[in-house]
Amino acid sequence: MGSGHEGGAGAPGGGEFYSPLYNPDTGAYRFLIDGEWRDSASGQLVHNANPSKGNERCFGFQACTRDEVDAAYAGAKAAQRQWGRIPLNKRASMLKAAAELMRQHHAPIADALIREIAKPKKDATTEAKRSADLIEYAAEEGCRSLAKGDMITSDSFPGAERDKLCMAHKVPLGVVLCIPPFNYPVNLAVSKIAPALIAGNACVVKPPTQGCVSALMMAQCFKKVPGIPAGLVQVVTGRGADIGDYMVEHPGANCISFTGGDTGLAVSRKARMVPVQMELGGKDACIVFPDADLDLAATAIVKGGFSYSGQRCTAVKIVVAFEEIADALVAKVEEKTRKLTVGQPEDDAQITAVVSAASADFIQGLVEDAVAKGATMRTEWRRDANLIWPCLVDDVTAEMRLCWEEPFGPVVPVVRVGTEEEALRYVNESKYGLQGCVFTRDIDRAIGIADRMETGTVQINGPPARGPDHFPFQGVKDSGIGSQGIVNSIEMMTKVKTTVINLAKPSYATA
Ligand SMILES: NC(=O)c1ccc[n+]([C@@H]2O[C@H](COP(=O)([O-])OP(=O)(O)OC[C@H]3O[C@@H](n4cnc5c(N)ncnc54)[C@H](O)[C@@H]3O)[C@@H](O)[C@H]2O)c1
Repeated sequence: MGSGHEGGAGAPGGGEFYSPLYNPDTGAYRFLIDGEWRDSASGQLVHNANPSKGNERCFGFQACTRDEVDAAYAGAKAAQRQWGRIPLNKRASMLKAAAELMRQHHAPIADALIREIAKPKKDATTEAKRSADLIEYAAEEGCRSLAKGDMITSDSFPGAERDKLCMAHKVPLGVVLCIPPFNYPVNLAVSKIAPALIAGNACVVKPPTQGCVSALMMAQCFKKVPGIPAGLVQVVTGRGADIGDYMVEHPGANCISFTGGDTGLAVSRKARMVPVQMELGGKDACIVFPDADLDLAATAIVKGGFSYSGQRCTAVKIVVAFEEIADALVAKVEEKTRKLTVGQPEDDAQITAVVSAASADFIQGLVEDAVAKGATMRTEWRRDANLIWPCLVDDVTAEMRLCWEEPFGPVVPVVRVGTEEEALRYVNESKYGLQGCVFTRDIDRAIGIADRMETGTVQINGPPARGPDHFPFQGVKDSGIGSQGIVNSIEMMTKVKTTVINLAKPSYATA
């Protein structure tokens, strides 16, 4: 690895495939516009930090200007006009080729994920490969579903004859602005880009600061496919706080697909009159009934709560345990929590540093508030810079911030309840409504409470999860608007167009 004179982590691995992304003279990564990797006219760089190396400088990348944002939208619009004229089956083949390139060149992407966001090695590799699978599935799904439309006849309306035939079909929206969060900068970029492209749209992507280089590498896998028009996937880099509003309010954006935290609430208010898909924060509850399989529930809580150090939108963020089984459940969760490995992402530790010092401070503040108000620590509090040891906090109550706020770190709070009504309070009084899960052997009870939980999804006898990626995925309340998942995203990224054939005289089909 070259170091680059800006002191960052330097040039990408992967030889010639990724080398155009990096400028050795500036020691920084370029942005992607109209099929070219370029340095910004601003002459300014943004640097991200390596969370597991004391937040030392990691990668440098371009702070793009407003003119470059304008150019990205203009180029994407031109590319969309070419792309939209390519037959669906050929678009699907090109997306499959991009998926194949991502599989072949996944290792440098995984390496960047390890450095930029401290993702454990195995999970980083899975993210790159799962993204390739997602692209391929979207290509196949779109190739089938987008070929179909409706033919509606006029004679079903009162008084009408069968003299009008209406063909309703799905057409692209135009340019989709894709804004992914730091925790899955590749997968949650691809979950927007692949449905957008198969539906005939172009994309302008704004990657997160932490995760920016992984996302740039992902874009190279689309750019390198022969036949994909230059400008179809544009990647504009810079701090969200500097260029985000300009990109969101831009007249060139015909659709916005955003995943992130509360920033998304402001983004949805700023969006012009275009379709928006918002996937925001969550406070997923895990309700464990007295008749539950406690081993199954404990395994799900530890996996759901601590995978990627709790930095997942669908992490278990509060356990709601019935009094009768709470002691036994917490003991099982504690035992499993103590076995989690803590350390470096390169070594594939299960718990790695959280994304920033600010995030670690926020998490610590939540735990300190809970302890000051009477919560019981079942594991010792331990922190070294951004690295926080997995933390199980029992006897949490509604007065504590930890009960309602999203830690986005390796902290699992437990509240104890006596009734179903009380359990539901911790779900339905939350400002979030992403997912929730219920553990019970009684299917009637499970369905009964699932129907009353104000969340986008309820998992029965399993932890909250986004995948498989073709399932519908959505939040209610402050957790989002619109439904994602490959099938729903393709649908959302199209608009209905109708063409009506007016016959000179009514015509009725006879047998
Ligand atoms: N519901 C889901 O599917 C889902 C999935 C993953 C993460 N998340 C949520 O994401 C959050 C963590 O991710 P994060 O810290 O990257 O979120 P964030 O909201 O801070 O940032 C998300 C993205 O928005 C960009 N951004 C910042 N300011 C902007 C602006 N003014 N206009 C446009 N874009 C702007 C950022 O650069 C980043 O790319 C958590 O709250 C988590 O629950 C939700």
